[in-house]
Amino acid sequence: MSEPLFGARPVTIAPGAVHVPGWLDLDSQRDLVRRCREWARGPGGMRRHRTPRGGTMSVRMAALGWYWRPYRYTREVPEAGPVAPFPEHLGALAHAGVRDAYGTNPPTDTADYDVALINFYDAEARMGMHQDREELADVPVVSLSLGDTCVFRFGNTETRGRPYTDVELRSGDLFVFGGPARRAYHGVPRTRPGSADPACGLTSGRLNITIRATGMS
Ligand SMILES: O=C(O)CCC(=O)C(=O)O
Ligand SMILES: [Fe+2]
Repeated sequence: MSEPLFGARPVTIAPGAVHVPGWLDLDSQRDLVRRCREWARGPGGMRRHRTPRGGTMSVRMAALGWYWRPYRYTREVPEAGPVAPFPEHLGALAHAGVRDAYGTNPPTDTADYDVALINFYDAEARMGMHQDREELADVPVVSLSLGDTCVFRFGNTETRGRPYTDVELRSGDLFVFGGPARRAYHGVPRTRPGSADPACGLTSGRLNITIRATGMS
């Protein structure tokens, strides 16, 4: 795949949380959309998970490397067998994302990254405020956006409520949260249906690729 746009300007949203608009060029976006379509056909497909309280998530998810569902990781996809492997190039992309967001050599290794979630949002889908906290490792989370723009709400480590900052994530944007922001609550209160440039390869909905290090073996 082609190189990310290393010239894109990082914007610090909170200490440790950095937004890099336009990080991926259109070729890279199209390439990732194509890969997401393949991953979506993997073991178990794209699933809407049930939550322990009896709800169903509106986002459809697939996983690579480790299977995630509320709220734990396993190596098996229920009723579908072993989870698909974590692609090396997503680890390299995450590593490059951390470097470009923080402007330093990442404190972490490419090899730390071992799980990616592929999230698909249709026009109605959203994601409630939550922490990414099933991981044992304190490695920054790297998030890539494709397709429709969304409102990404980035909050604090104490509560689901204010203070938070709403950021528009567009196709090709990178968002990294680590260090003091690693356990901050965040969510997607809405997407903006029809906002994507069809040249990104996705004509409807939003894809998010979230790359993390579980710290598990
Ligand atoms: O879709 C997004 O941008 C956020 C996804 C997310 O927070 C997650 O998968 O844990
Ligand atoms: Fe999250």
